[in-house]
Amino acid sequence: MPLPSYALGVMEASVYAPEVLARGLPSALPPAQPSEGRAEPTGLAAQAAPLLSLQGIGLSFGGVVALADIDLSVHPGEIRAIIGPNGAGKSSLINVISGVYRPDRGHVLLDGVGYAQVPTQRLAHLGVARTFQNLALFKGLSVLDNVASGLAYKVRSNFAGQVLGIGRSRGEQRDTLSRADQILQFLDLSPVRDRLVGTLPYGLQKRVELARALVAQPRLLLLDEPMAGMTASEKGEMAGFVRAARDRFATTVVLIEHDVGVVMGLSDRIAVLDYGRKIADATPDEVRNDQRVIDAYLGVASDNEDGAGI
Ligand SMILES: Nc1ncnc2c1ncn2[C@@H]1O[C@H](COP(=O)(O)OP(=O)(O)OP(=O)(O)O)[C@@H](O)[C@H]1O
Repeated sequence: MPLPSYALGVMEASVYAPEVLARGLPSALPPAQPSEGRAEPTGLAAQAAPLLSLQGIGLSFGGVVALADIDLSVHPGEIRAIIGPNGAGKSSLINVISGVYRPDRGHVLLDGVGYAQVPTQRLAHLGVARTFQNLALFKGLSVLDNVASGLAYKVRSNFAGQVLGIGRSRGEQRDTLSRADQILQFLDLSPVRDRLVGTLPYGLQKRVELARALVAQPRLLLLDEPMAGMTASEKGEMAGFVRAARDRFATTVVLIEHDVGVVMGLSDRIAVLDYGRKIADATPDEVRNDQRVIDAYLGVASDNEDGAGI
């Protein structure tokens, strides 16, 4: 199947750090890390200015306060989880960070530059990519086309050039396919490259969504429940891929996830929400022993998919 017109093009070079451009995409999948061997952020990363800053974020729906006075700083290369019981405000927060919701109060800053509600295209140019809680893939298209569509917002060629396949567009098309193929290899998806996404098992579809978000080598990757609905071994694999992506591309990752056990093994730091407020923001070990967190989760351990609790 030819690549659809929306998927043609190349990425805007300005989005990428020079070292990533120089390094290019990997040619082979690095070994997935065990989910427990957490890599602490380096002293340098921990001291660097945050890539993402939330300052005093507030958001209400009618009379319902979804988020209240949330501050958050996520440093370059960090894997940051946001957890909390049902209705705590996790989805609202990721929607604020990804520009879907405009907060009633407060500021969102990426590299010190503020933004509020932004269209997806602008978000991509800022270097932010996300996955969705409920898969948002083109089920009737191949894995390759779905992943290539992750570059759709980076196109340089105009529509006519894409349709006619002329001039720079052809080069762009080759470049798009090449980048998509490399990310497929990185995530061990090459064997299903030409399969229609709708025919794949759910766990693999989640991985295709990760590939589509990663193909643009975002500075900030937002993952909305990346392991939801997966088996325990699929979750472990996914955690390994997320960490490998961070290690290879220096991508900063913010994820929300219900499986607290997986989150503890994967994250450098964890922010805990409860009733729209941040009640903890610390390392996994500190969070595990935080009385407020334990209290917030008491009686809701069964909400975690593996029932693991904290
Ligand atoms: N679009 C909306 N309209 C009205 N209320 C909303 C909307 N979205 C979220 N809320 C409310 O805001 C609060 C926070 O919801 P949110 O979905 O952000 O929590 P969550 O932690 O992601 O929950 P879950 O784990 O169940 O997905 C809840 O009380 C919810 O009912």
